[in-house]
Amino acid sequence: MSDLVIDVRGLTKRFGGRTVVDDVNLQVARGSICGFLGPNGSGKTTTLRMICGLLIPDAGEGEVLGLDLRKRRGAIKGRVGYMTQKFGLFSDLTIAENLEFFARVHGLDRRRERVAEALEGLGLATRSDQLAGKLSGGWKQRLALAAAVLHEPEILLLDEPTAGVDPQARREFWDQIHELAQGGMTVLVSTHYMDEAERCHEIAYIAYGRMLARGTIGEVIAGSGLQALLGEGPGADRLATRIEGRPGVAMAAPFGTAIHVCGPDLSALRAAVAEFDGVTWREARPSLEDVFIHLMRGAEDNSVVVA
Ligand SMILES: Nc1ncnc2c1ncn2[C@@H]1O[C@H](COP(=O)(O)OP(=O)(O)OP(=O)(O)O)[C@@H](O)[C@H]1O
Repeated sequence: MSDLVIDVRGLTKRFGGRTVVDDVNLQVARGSICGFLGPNGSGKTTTLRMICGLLIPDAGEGEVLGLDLRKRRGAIKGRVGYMTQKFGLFSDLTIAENLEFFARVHGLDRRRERVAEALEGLGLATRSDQLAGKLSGGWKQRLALAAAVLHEPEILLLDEPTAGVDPQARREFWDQIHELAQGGMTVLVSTHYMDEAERCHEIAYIAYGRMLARGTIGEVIAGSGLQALLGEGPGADRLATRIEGRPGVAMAAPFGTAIHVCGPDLSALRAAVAEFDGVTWREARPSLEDVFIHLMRGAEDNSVVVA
């Protein structure tokens, strides 16, 4: 088998007259953590559901763990873990009881050992008797992660797993994801958080159903062709509305007391800000957020229904 555990080409899904995933290609190598980013409604969940065999693509083909995406959906499901956005836990069962329940529902062997391993591996052992309903958001996510990996999947699909979770808990959750990946698990994780994108080995950016960028953070930023200037000085953060829309400026946004101005050509950017000489301007690296907003603005809206 090739080292690509996810290799899908031309994936397309339509709901009604609308194409919500449009000709998406995605390749992910074993043990890699791939961040899946894009605005709300851009097709991330739908893509994840096609990859794990829950939805049948209207077009496209591919292999997941070397298995044909269309013909071997049952086999794929058994080897993939999927943590949905609204995972269901039983609030009146303890952590351990929840995991035992999942193990039974999935007909797993070695149930007691698997639950003990999951509790230990994900740092839940000391809390195993706590009721799931009493856990904080971060611990609930960790329990959901434990449930998703109980059957020792080779691929883990996580759909916005840390939405609404505080930074410390998010960091710990990501440490766990890295540990799983170091153990050979391949992770595809959707997120809206830029700091989480930066913890991925590589990222994929989708907007309006189309894959717009793919690669490491450095590759995606370089591939955008964006240049940036950072302006610092009195009132710099109040200049955005005056600078945005000038020739050569794709966007201008305040960052704390500074301003970030981006566009495809550095000399045009310098010309656009030249009159504001009370501000010190220096070349900066565009942020991932700059790049995503730029890509999204350049993409075509697919919310129009084609009859
Ligand atoms: N079963 C369905 N029937 C009809 N439309 C659907 C269905 N599932 C998803 N959609 C629509 O498809 C589009 C893509 O949805 P999807 O959930 O894949 O996006 P997403 O990128 O995961 O969004 P978010 O970041 O908000 O979770 C949305 O407009 C959604 O309303």
